[in-house]
Amino acid sequence: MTARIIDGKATAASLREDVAAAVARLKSEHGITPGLAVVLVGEDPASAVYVRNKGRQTVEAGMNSYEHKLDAGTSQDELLDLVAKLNADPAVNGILVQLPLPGHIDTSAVIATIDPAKDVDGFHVVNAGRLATGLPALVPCTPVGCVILARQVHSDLSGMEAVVVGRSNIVGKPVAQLLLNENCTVTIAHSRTRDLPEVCRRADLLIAAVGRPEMIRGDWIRPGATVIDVGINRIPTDEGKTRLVGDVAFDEAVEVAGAITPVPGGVGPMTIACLLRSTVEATRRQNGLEPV
Ligand SMILES: Nc1nc(=O)c2c([nH]1)NC[C@@H]1CN(c3ccc(C(=O)N[C@@H](CCC(=O)O)C(=O)O)cc3)C=[N+]21
Ligand SMILES: [Mg+2]
Repeated sequence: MTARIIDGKATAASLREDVAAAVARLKSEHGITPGLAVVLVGEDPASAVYVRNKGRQTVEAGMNSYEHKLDAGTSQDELLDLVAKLNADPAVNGILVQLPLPGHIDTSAVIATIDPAKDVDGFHVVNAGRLATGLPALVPCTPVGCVILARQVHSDLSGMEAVVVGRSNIVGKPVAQLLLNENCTVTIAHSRTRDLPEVCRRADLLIAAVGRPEMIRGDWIRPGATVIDVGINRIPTDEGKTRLVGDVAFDEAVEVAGAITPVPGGVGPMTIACLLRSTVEATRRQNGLEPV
């Protein structure tokens, strides 16, 4: 038996259609066009690709996209000034500062400067705290995408044993919060976890968000488990090119799991679709409208 492949690309396309419909309604009923500002500091080629894709898909959904590309030497004060301007700009409903930032910039100071109401990444402590305490929040996009994909396999996650590998503020911790809200029993494992393979084998639902190429092997997976692979790792091939792989050794895992997300075509496209949805949500809230 090989696993069902969860099609993140198709799911994301359908989510983007819903977003486009919601944008069209905002325009026709309220005369509002949401705007998303994306700030990129430096030349990282992978980041540039994501930023381009975000901009294209933002426009395809009927929204305005504002791209700010700053050179790698931009000072922290210059970046904070730009964020303050975007906070004050009524045409900008969502602000995303692409991470990672160059080393001379204090990332948490930048995130703290973003207006929480425009923080479509959900990285501001106000949004993290709101998520953790069960208040309405802008929620990090990759975690939301993970839960949507898991729910394609299990319409109800209640009571499931979920193991999250990775404890970052942008994926591991928020996805654990979301799974808790879905009534999963949640374990957060990480690089210091004793006997990580054994802990992973407990999972009915395994979320791999470690950022290490193909670290999670086939024999770490409970037979029939659902595996959501958040990893986006570019590794060199024998032919001197690069290849995109996840945090899970897919060829092994697909023989053991019940369902698994591929890389590419899994969580990645969902991240952008959820970002567009968050931008609409933020716009509605800023204008005193009910959530869709
Ligand atoms: N403030 C901030 N928010 C982010 O959400 C954020 C960020 N910074 N920094 C970088 C990471 C990475 N990220 C991805 C988005 C889409 C794909 C994606 O669409 N991937 C495609 C293909 C990608 C390819 O071919 O290179 C796929 O997996 O099928 C991947 C990665 C968002 N990030
Ligand atoms: Mg770790």
